[in-house]
Amino acid sequence: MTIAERIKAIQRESSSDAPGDPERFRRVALTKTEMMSQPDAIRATLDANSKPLAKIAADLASRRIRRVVMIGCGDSWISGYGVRRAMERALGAICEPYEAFDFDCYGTEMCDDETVVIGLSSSGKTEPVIDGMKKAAARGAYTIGLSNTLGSPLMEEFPGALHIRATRGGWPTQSSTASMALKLALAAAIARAKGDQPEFVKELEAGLVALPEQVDAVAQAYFTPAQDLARKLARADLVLLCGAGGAYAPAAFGAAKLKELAPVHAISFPLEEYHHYRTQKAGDPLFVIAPDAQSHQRALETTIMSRGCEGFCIALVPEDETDITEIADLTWHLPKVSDAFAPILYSIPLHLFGYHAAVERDALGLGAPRLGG
Ligand SMILES: N[C@@H]1[C@@H](O)[C@H](O)[C@@H](COP(=O)(O)O)O[C@@H]1O
Repeated sequence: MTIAERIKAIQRESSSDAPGDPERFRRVALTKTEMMSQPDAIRATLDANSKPLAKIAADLASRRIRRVVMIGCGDSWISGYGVRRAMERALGAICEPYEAFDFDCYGTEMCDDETVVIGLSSSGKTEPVIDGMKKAAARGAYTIGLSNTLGSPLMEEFPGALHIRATRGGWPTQSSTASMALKLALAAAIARAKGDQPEFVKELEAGLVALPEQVDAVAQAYFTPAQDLARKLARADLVLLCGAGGAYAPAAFGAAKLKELAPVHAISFPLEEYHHYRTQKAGDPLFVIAPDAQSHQRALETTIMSRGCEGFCIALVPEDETDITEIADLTWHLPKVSDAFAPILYSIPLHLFGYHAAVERDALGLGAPRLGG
């Protein structure tokens, strides 16, 4: 295909950013169904994987693990940030989320038989994920594929295969949260087989049992608040989102949903980075995701800065938080959960906001923002 032909093909894509585009709204509607049934997808995924998890845990029980790499593209990459710390705590190994193309091009040389590579792709056929996994396997790494799609290369070509019982007819919601839950279950299964971190393993296992109900409660509680906020911010062309550690994952998922569904510009970044540029301009909405004690003070300072530059700050914090609550323009309080589960739970209201932003912009006849009006 020539470059001119490729540009024409892009412009003919079935889903477009044009106001009211029916194909985009078909996917918006599917996203709504999928985002509201995340508890079922998480439950089904965990229920269906006890055997394959046991097989992988047995394969790895007596193998030294020095490094775990979690690769993927888009949400499938971002999900790694949400579970990194729990994986490190469970396995006592360095764990890094690695964008799959970067890993394939630059990251495989350091792989060896003490490396575990976890590749995630909903479709199961995203090429950089498959290619990176193959290169890592050739260097002796143990490779595990996670996918929604049975029979896909990711499920067939590697020693570990875990089937995510989630759909992705719309844009990714349940495929990401179910896969994060599955990665936590994987960390627990491997640590249990090795006899490592018994207390933390128990915490993860109990947390996974409680998770679907907690996700459901948050989805029900925030459906209308997310709609109200989306109505208020329907004309915003740019949304900023930040969070530290695992909370970077909800920030990045939130940005992805706004870009995919709404469709507006959205930028996510680690919390601290807000302070290293003149990030927020007057009127810019900023989501600050601050579920834990470690990032609380910096999140508070970020909220104060947002006030100072006349931005509009929406804070996502635990239910008993008061300092940020007092200063933020709007606060969403979420149930208290351990650090391992907060990245999943805090993603839910941001999925909802992305969905409602699409609907509310459409009600105003708006599609993507266009330079010059
Ligand atoms: N627009 C989609 C993203 O929403 C998705 O997260 C990514 C990864 O897809 P997969 O998980 O199938 O590899 O691919 C596309 O770019």
